[in-house]
Amino acid sequence: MKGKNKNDYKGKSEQMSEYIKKLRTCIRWLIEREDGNLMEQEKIRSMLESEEKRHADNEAKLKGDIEGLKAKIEELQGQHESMQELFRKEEFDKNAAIKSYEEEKAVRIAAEKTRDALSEELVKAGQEAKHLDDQIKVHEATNKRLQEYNTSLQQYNCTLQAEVAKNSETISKLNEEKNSMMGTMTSLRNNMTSMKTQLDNYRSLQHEAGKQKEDLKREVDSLRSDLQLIRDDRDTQLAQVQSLVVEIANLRELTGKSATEVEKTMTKANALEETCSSQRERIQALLQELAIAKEKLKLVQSALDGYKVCIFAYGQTGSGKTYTMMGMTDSPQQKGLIPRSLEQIFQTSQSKLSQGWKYKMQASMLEIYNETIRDLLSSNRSGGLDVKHDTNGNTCVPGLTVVDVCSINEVSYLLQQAAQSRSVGKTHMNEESSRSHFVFTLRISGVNENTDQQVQGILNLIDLAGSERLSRSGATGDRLKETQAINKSLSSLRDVIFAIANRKEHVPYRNSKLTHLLQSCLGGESKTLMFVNISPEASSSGESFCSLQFATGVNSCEIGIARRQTQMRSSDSRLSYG
Ligand SMILES: Nc1ncnc2c1ncn2[C@@H]1O[C@H](COP(=O)(O)OP(=O)(O)OP(=O)(O)O)[C@@H](O)[C@H]1O
Repeated sequence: MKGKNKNDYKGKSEQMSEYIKKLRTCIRWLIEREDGNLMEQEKIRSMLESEEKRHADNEAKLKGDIEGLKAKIEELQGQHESMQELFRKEEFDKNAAIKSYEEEKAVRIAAEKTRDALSEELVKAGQEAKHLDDQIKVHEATNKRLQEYNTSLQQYNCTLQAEVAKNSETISKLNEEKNSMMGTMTSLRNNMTSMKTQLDNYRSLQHEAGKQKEDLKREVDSLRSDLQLIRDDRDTQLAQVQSLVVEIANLRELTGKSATEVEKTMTKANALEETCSSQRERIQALLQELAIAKEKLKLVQSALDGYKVCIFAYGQTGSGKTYTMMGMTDSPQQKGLIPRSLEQIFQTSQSKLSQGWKYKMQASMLEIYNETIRDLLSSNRSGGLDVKHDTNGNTCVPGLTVVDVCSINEVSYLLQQAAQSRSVGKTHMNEESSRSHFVFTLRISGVNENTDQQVQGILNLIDLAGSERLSRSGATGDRLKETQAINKSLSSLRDVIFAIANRKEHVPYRNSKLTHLLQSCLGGESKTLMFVNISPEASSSGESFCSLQFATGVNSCEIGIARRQTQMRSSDSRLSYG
């Protein structure tokens, strides 16, 4: 307790009274509180008693309930066991049911899938059906419109047909007029083209003919001047002879002259006479040469007129047969007979266009080597070819390459090709000796558009292999075999020509491939010309003599009268080849 100071009792007493008052209040509250608690305790005790009583009642009741429950549990246990038995059964049934359910489920799932697919298809089919329905509707609409359009078109068509009927008459009239005008135009065009071609041909021919004429003129002039010189010479000599004859007569009259002088003069006169006669012979020979030169010009040309023409060069090896027939390919001045003949044939065929003649030419080239016919225009030259003759006397070599030719350039190219393929070899007599007979054939088919006349000519130009004596040729091995084959075929040619000349019943054409091939050209209906080449060397005089003997025999031969292969063109026939 606190006071204002240590001796403040009064304050301390007041504080103490205050505390006592408060304690008394607390004690009263505590007494009151204890009374309440006692009452509460009493109340709880009575409640407890009543509760105990209720509890005992409940316990008794529960005991009864427990007994009842025990009985019930037993009953339930019995039920439980039977239920368990039932449950097991049910479990078994359930498992079986589950299994069948699983199976059914799988089936159902599959069925559902099928159903789903079918449903999808159904949906699609439905959509398609719908689409088709739409299309059908569209088509129906289109069809309807088309039907309407068709009806209108039919109407329009009727109108048009009526108009067409009207117009067709007009058109046919116009067509007729047009056709006649086209015909006129075509013929005018053709005329113009052919006239232009003719003009060009005429120009070139005129130019060529001018040149040829100049050449021939020069040749004829030189021959004439030679002739004149020889004639003048002859006249002078004759005058001399005559004056000598007069002189001799005078001398004979004058006996004062000696006999020796007369003899001298006579010898002089005889020599002059001999010179005269040899010059006469020379004149004759020159005249013959001129005639032959003119004849040669015609011969080749005959093929265009439908004759079978055969020209060949015969002579010992190295004497110039190939040079005569082919010439030097690299020198235009030294062209051979074959290129020159063909140039002339093409030129003449062009010039005959104006007379209505149209020609078709086909060339073939072959060689006969060791009695085997080889195609010189084919790359495949293995195996020999055969000769065939038909009933009309036409010759053909099946399988031989035949080329249509229209110009000299085309033929020159083929000749070069053939020359490269030809069999050549080196002999003692010639560096590049032809070891085969070369046969160039030109088939000429002509038709005259104006007269319908048709001609078929053949020109055979042949470079024979060289004749030679085995002893001179120095041939051995393959060369020897070649030489024997060449000599055999040349002797067959001689036999055939002499058999024809002597009108023998049998002509041995089949003794060699050469004569068999040339059968129709060596026979009576063809024109045949032979060149004989001889070597100027004195050492070759023996061969030259044989060649000239053969030439003399051939020259005296008359194999027959040449016949022209001509006929009228039938309306539907085409050209045939000889
Ligand atoms: N008149 C000529 N002028 C110039 N050269 C010529 C003449 N004649 C022939 N020759 C030449 O002589 C050679 C032999 O001629 P070519 O080959 O024509 O004889 P060939 O008779 O055909 O011989 P083979 O029968 O052996 O084939 C060649 O080189 C040829 O150019």
